[in-house]
Amino acid sequence: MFVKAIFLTGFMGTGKTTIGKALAERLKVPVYDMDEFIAEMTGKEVKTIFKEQGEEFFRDLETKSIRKLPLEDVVITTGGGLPVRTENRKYMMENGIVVFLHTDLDVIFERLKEDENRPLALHASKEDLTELYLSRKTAYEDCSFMIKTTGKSINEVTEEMIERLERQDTGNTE
Ligand SMILES: Nc1ncnc2c1ncn2[C@@H]1O[C@H](COP(=O)(O)OP(=O)(O)OP(=O)(O)O)[C@@H](O)[C@H]1O
Ligand SMILES: O=C(O)C1=C[C@@H](O)[C@@H](O)[C@H](O)C1
Ligand SMILES: [Mg+2]
Repeated sequence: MFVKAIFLTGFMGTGKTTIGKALAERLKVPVYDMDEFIAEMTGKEVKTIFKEQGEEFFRDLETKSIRKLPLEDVVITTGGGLPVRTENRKYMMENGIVVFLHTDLDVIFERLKEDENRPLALHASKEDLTELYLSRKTAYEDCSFMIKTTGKSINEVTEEMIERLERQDTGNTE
């Protein structure tokens, strides 16, 4: 299968990092996780950057970092807030296939509630997370296609994505 850059987007906890790794393994291409890339580049964890330099500083780092990554034969898993900036969405759509992972908020809430690594989810109520998700919904929907993950295993989501990518490849959309 021909592979250009495959960007995985979606809200926190939808499985971008996990599924991106599985997908890259299946396609035998490298994977870059943007949160991990930024942590390596700065020598700081994402939550520390948020705490010490603030969210806008982190958003600027994201916008710069995505432009440093390779764009051929690669899977790139984005941070949950990266698509909010129009320039980032434009960059992804112009340079690859953008796959939006959609997961029901009830499932996301259960996954995130005990995780200390996501500063925007830490101490957030379900209402707070819903509001944040809704404020980003149209940005996520600006994608090549969406995959619904609720009730599916990591393996099932990965296989469904490969099928969709193959159809995308042949131009056969449904
Ligand atoms: N389909 C799935 N079924 C069960 N658990 C899953 C599934 N997808 C992801 N998970 C689990 O959910 C958690 C969050 O996944 P992951 O870190 O990949 O999300 P993310 O989208 O990268 O989040 P972030 O935007 O915060 O980086 C992990 O513990 C992962 O194992
Ligand atoms: O949704 C978000 O805004 C975030 C998601 C994570 O991937 C990290 O990029 C960070 O915790 C912010
Ligand atoms: Mg991630």
